[in-house]
Amino acid sequence: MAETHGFRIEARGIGKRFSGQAAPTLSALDLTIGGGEFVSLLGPSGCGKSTLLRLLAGLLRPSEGTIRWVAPDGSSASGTRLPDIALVPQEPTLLPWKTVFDNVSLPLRLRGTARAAAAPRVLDLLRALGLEGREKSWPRELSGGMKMRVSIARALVTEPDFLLMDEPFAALDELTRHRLNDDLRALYTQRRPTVILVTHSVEEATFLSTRIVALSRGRVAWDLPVDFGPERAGLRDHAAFQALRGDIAARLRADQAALS
Ligand SMILES: Nc1ncnc2c1ncn2[C@@H]1O[C@H](COP(=O)(O)OP(=O)(O)OP(=O)(O)O)[C@@H](O)[C@H]1O
Repeated sequence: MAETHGFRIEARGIGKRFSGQAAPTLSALDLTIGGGEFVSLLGPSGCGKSTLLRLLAGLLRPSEGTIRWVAPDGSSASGTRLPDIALVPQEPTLLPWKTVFDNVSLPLRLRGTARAAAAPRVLDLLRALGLEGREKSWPRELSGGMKMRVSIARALVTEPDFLLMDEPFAALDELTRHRLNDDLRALYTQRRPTVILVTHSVEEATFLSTRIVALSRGRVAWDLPVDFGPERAGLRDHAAFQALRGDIAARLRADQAALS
């Protein structure tokens, strides 16, 4: 991670129209995300959050505009200096014929790292995500929350510069979601990847993020810093947290009302 850490991503004039669409999903969207930020993307269903995430991940090409990865010295990334991007999908998509250890170590093995050399990092991540002792389990033996932890560990094992997450906790109960939010926040504080999270949960976005970006009508509707600092244990009970959460929910309701 050291060589490419600190990259920012610059999206300029992004438009995306899928074939057969009357109106484009995204149009003239500008967004810059700096290295080390934790940005949550919010907005009404269908406003293009997942589309933007897939564009940033390089899984889709924009119909218009450019997406650039910019190094701290201002040069554009290219060739072997492209930042390392990991995507955590909504479904954990683990390989059922591989153990937890082998699922998590897979990205390292694909890069040629020997099993024994991969082990310390894999075990360290499993410990950090509350999966200690589960290395030899099979995916079918795990709960939904555990599978999602394994999926996050697998995404983090290469120490990516960019961690892109598409509603990873949507299918989980509230308690599990809180626990995973706590774990994700701790991992972010320790390792400082740039995180871009698509979510419908205002509480999750407020708790986790350093910045919230809302989309509406195919572009950025508003963009708000979240200044709670790095230590967020117990934050959910604070009046300032609840006030910001209420303010964000009100903004989203206003965006939704403007659409109808
Ligand atoms: N591959 C595709 N082909 C055609 N249309 C698509 C495709 N992917 C997305 N769309 C359309 O683009 C629009 C935005 O979809 P997208 O999934 O990005 O929204 P979203 O904000 O993530 O929604 P949600 O919050 O419901 O997940 C929708 O109208 C959707 O039907």
